[in-house]
Amino acid sequence: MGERRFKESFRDAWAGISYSILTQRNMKIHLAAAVFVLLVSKLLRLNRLELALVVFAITLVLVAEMFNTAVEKTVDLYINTYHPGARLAKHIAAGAVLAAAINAVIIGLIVFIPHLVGSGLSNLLSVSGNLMSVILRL
Ligand SMILES: Nc1ncnc2c1ncn2[C@@H]1O[C@H](COP(=O)(O)OP(=O)(O)OP(=O)(O)O)[C@@H](O)[C@H]1O
Repeated sequence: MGERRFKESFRDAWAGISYSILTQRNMKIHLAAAVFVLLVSKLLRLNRLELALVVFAITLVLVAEMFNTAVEKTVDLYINTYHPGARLAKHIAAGAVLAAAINAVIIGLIVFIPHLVGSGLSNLLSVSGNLMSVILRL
């Protein structure tokens, strides 16, 4: 019984993630950006701590976007006419996504700038070249 409930919970949670990815345009954009950032992270050979920070920042954005979708769905369930409270709830949820995205940009700058400056412009160009060939091979 306990195991069945765990499996059902997992399946439901996975359904929520799939729904968000399949129906939310912003979620698709975040995921595409995440794949790009992870490819760059691999090419720049980030250390484990740097990679952990990048993965954490990416996850935070995706989680915020899913909560934003959940808030939108919940609000729409209860009200389909204009209400300042509904507007505010959606704006705060969208604000959470923005805050997570700003956090991701700050972490990105802290982690990537030393690698890019340290390795120089020529390396940056070679990273871009490598990235293009990885993308073309996909
Ligand atoms: N019931 C409502 N009352 C007042 N304003 C609303 C209401 N529903 C939506 N809005 C306004 O319209 C905006 C867009 O709401 P909507 O539910 O369409 O989100 P969305 O466009 O899907 O947002 P996102 O781009 O984050 O997915 C809200 O941010 C809010 O300003």
